Order: sequence, then structure tokens, then C-alpha cells
Amino acid sequence: DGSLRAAARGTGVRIGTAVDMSALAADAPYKQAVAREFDTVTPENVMKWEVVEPQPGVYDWTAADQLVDFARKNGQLVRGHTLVWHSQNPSWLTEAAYTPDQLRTLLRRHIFAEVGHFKGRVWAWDVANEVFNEDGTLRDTIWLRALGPGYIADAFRWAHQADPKAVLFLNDYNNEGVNAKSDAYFALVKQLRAEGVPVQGYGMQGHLGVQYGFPGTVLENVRRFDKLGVKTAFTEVDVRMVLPPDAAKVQAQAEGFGLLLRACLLAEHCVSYTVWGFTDKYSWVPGFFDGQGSATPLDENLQPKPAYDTLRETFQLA
Ligand SMILES: OC[C@H]1CNC[C@@H](O)[C@@H]1O[C@@H]1O[C@H](CO)[C@@H](O[C@@H]2O[C@H](CO)[C@@H](O[C@@H]3O[C@H](CO)[C@@H](O)[C@H](O)[C@H]3O)[C@H](O)[C@H]2O)[C@H](O)[C@H]1O
Repeated sequence: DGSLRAAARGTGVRIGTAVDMSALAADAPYKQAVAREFDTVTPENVMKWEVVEPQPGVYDWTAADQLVDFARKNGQLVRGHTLVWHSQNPSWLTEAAYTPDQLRTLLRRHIFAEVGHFKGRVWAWDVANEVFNEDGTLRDTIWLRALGPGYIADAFRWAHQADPKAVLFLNDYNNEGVNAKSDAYFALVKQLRAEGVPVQGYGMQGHLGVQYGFPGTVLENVRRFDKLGVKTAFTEVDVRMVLPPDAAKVQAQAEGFGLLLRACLLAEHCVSYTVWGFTDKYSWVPGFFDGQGSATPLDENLQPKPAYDTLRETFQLA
């Protein structure tokens, strides 16, 4: 079969996609493509705190459980996304004046509740998402302000206690090449592992744009994390462009997708390559970047673009 899933088989790198649960429920060709093309899935939104705990102590795992069940039926692994983040937190958490101790208790309870609920059913977790700024300083978030930098180590320890088998990742964007942000992650991973904190993976989202050019030191960056003994993964790859698309942009887009996949295949411990949506029919890009889009490997009619062919050929050559 000519699918990405078949092309990735035996390469040691899993091929994944973010899944839009309302599309999975309502769009049969979309659902078939998720099962056919991918051996790994990530919930685009339904494992985020605002969705799973809409009221304090009131949990809603419905949509997340549906994805985990779908994955099990289709022989796919699940990447859980995401436990600690500065965005998409429930309003009861962000609008109330909790003390630092109360916030620490709430964060700990959240991690044990979510990781515990999916114990043995989630392969890897994005434990802490987007903790650094572009210049390598820690991002000013509700967690850093209340708990200090130690919240990151605590989150990993709690997640590991809740499910010792899950592979625990740090995850961020603009950290694919060697730069101030990836340097900060390199130092953090080194420090935390020296302290015995169970950080087991470094996730690079891979939200690229044709108009910006692509990072030139991706393989060098991934290989230095190889040396630290941590797994790596590309977790949210898309390559957007200023609309309308043209032949040059579409070709450059394919190169962007290929560049990251080649680095993953050439690295020692890069375990998965996930696209953040695989069809332009369901992509976050147009809603966030005015006048941009066409960021995924399949068009709105689920027809392959050169990017799709590049991904398949790159796997086949591995
Ligand atoms: O921003 C892209 C990546 C970057 N890395 C982390 C990763 O988690 C992030 O994913 C994006 O994260 C975004 C939020 O930060 C998500 O966007 C949210 O996606 C949610 C679910 O569709 C939207 O919520 C819906 O909004 C609708 C109207 O506004 C309401 O009617 C719905 O009830 C509500 O669920 C939010 O407005 C919208 O902001 C995108 O789908 C999702 O692709």
C-alpha cells in the first residue's frame, strides 16, 4: 500500500498526526485517512486542561477516550498533549487568586488525574510545553510566577510516578536548529537528568514557514540531544505559506517537511515525526496567521501535494 504508514514501517521512526476530534466524528474520509496513513496520533485539543477539567475536580475524558480507543482499534500509539502549559488552561484556574501552594496542589492533582486516567494507554506525554522564550530565558507564566523554575522538575517527577512507562517529553517551537532556545533546552535537559529528573524526550514542534527559510542546523541539534541519551521527536510539523500557493512555494514546502524528516531518520534516538494536521481542510494556520495557510501535506480534498510524496520517498529511502 502506498501510505505514509507503510513507508515508515521498519524505519524506526513513527509517523503521526494531530487529530481534530470533531472532524474524526463527522468526516468519514478524514477518519479513514487517519487510520490508513499514521501509526501514531496526538489529540489536537482534547487532552488540554481546559477540556479535561472544565470545573474544579470535574473531569471530562469523553473525547480523549474516544481517540485512545480509536488508536487502539487501529494499532496506533498515542502522544498525550499536554500537561503543563501557559495556554488553554481552564478559566476557573487562571481567573481565581490561588496561592502558590494551592496552585502546586492543583498542578500535582491534574497530572496524577490525567496521566493516571490514561496509564498504559498513552505512549508519550508532552509534560511541559513551551517553557522558554526565544532568547533562552524562562517564559513568564502562571507556573513560573507561582512556583519558580522548579515546577518543571516537579511535573516530570509526578508524571513518572503516575505512569512509569510513559516517555516524558519537553516540547517547544523554534527549537529545531541550534539557537538560544535549543541551547537553553540542552542545558536544562543536562541539568535535570544530572538531578535524576525523568526527562526522557526533547520535542521539536516544527511549525515552519516557507517565507522564513528553514533552520540549517537541525541534524547538529538533534544529534547533540542524542548524545545526552534522550529521545527526540518532531511533534507538530507543518510548513505554512503566504497565500495563494504557487509552484515555488509548494516545492519549498516539500523541502521543509523533508528536511526535518531526514534529520529524524539520520539521528540515533529520534522516535517519531508528527504532522500538526495532515489536510488543509482542518488546519489551525489560517485562523492564526492572516493570509497564510496551505500548510499540510494533503490539500482540502485530501489529495497529496509534493510534500506528501517527499515524506513517503524519504521514508522509503531510509
Ligand atoms: O498553536 C498551534 C500549536 C502550537 N503548539 C501547541 C499546540 O497545542 C498548538 O495547537 C493549537 O492550539 C490552539 C490554541 O492554542 C488551538 O486553537 C483552539 O482550538 C479550540 C478547539 O477548536 C478552539 O475552541 C473552540 O472555539 C470555538 C469558537 O471560538 C468554540 O465554539 C468551541 O466551543 C471551542 O472548543 C479555540 O478557540 C482555539 O483557539 C488549535 O486548534 C491547535 O492546533
